Amino acid sequence: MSDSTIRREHEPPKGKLANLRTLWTFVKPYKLQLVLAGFFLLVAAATTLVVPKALGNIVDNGFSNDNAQAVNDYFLVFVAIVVVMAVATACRFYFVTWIGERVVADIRKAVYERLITLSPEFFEENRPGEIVSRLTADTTLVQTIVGSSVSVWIRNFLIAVAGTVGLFIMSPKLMGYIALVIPLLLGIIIVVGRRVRNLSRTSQDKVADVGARAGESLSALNIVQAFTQEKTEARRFGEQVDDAFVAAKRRIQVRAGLTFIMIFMIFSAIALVLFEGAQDVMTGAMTGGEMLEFIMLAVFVAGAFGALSEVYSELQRAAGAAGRLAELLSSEAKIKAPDNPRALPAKIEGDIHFDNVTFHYPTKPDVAALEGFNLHVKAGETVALVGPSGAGKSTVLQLLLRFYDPQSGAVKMDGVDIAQTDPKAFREHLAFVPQDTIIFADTIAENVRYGRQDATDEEVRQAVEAAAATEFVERATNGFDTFLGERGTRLSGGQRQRIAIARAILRDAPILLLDEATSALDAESELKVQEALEHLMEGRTTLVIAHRLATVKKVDRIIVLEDGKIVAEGTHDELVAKGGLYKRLADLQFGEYAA
Ligand SMILES: Nc1ncnc2c1ncn2[C@@H]1O[C@H](COP(=O)(O)OP(=O)(O)OP(=O)(O)O)[C@@H](O)[C@H]1O
Repeated sequence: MSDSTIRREHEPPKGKLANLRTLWTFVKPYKLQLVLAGFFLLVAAATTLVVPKALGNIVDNGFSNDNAQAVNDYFLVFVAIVVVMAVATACRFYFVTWIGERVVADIRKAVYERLITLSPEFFEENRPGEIVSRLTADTTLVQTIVGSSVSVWIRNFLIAVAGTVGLFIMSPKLMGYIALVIPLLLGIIIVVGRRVRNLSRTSQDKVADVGARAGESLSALNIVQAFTQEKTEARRFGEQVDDAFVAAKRRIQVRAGLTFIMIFMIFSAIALVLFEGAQDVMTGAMTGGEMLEFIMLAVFVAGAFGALSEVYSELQRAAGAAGRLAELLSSEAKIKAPDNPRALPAKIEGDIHFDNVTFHYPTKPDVAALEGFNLHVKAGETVALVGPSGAGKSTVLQLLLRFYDPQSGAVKMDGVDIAQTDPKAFREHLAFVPQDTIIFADTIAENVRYGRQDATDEEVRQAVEAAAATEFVERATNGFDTFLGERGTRLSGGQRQRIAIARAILRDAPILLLDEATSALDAESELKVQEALEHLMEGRTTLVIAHRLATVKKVDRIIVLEDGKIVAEGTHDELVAKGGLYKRLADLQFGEYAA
């Protein structure tokens, strides 16, 4: 068994730097766009810094009649600077946002490709709702980093640093006042920013809870309404929404406080500088234009520092999201191919052997779902598993499908331990009809084709025919092209089951696993499907779970399970003659026949 560990929801994500490194691996391939974005960013920042100078020159020289040509030149230079700034800013926006969108699309694909290979165990420990929110909400947050925050940060950083230097050169005295405020602001940003980051993580977790709760209740709406639990559900949902609001409120309170301090301090400093500057202009130490230039630059620099604080907390929020995505990307499937997987023969015989298997579900480590379980199903044999609910019947199929590996013992196919094979290659040889039929929001034909993607239309039609489903398919509005709606809610239970059977028929695999495959059928369709299944079972190894013993009377061998152990086996008649659990079950189901 793989010893990879899955990170739990409550574990904090990795450090911030490591998170950004994950993002970098996604950004790296787009070097051309990065270079262009960087170039336009530099040009835009540089022109922004030149604007105050150009305006200052206009004020000092542009309003005089002495040299009309020079006046025009000053204005022309200003317009040229503005044009360059506009073009550079637009191009920077395009390339940076392009990188953000592209990277997020790539991350979404990578995360999904990882998720789809993970073992069922992962989704027992992590709610699918929460995972979906990571795929959508967290990636959107990451998009803000890559597609805007980083560029905003760099731009403002350049403006802040270069502007500060410029201000010092222009008037060390005035800059001195500003310099007093900046370290104070930086200290506040760092301390408060850390708090905002923690609060936003809590807030995002709460929102994920809300989504999960709504998803759960809405997908089981008929149960909620049948048990008239609408009010209870609405109340519970309301409580979680309020929790999420309270968490968000805490975050925005801190951020609002931060905003207040920033604005107040920055503008107080500006007022002070203005006051002092006005004195200098009056004494002639500075021209009016220089004063304007200084003030404008100071406003730009202050704006840049303000933006830096804003972006800093945004970056932190997104770093949390990147951390969670990195976790998903590094989650390892517990069930995977070993380094040197053993190849199965090209043509599988279908001999199945459970060799002294003991298995506990990971979420229930104290109770063995199967214990010392030995079962040998010969190639081509049909074996039924019966027993009370919770006896371990479905577990046998789960292990055979290799959704889990047993803690001890081995499941072998044609003598090869399936834990040593590549699960994908191995599952090619299985066709599975589960207890709860899964129908995808697609057409009937595509739902059946899920069994084998390269099947022709004719093969799909034959599979549907063999599953006794042709009649209802033909009656459907658009025949095979009828759209089945989310989760197949437009079909009856029996119709859904026949689609699932058609899917398994189309798969044409040597091993057939049926979990209560005919439970939702009416007597007439059951007879038809039973015939189809019997035909299908010929020459294949079949394991069938049945609650209704009538469906398994004809099988080669019946295994009676109780509490994860085999308590009896034989044909129907032998088991009835033997008495015990099977006879009790048979008596309950068709008393007079078994008696
Ligand atoms: N995913 C799971 N996680 C934890 N425990 C599980 C899981 N699936 C089944 N179990 C437990 O394992 C035991 C065997 O369950 P299993 O589903 O194999 O029984 P079953 O015979 O198929 O029952 P049923 O006829 O009701 O489907 C039960 O105690 C059940 O609660």
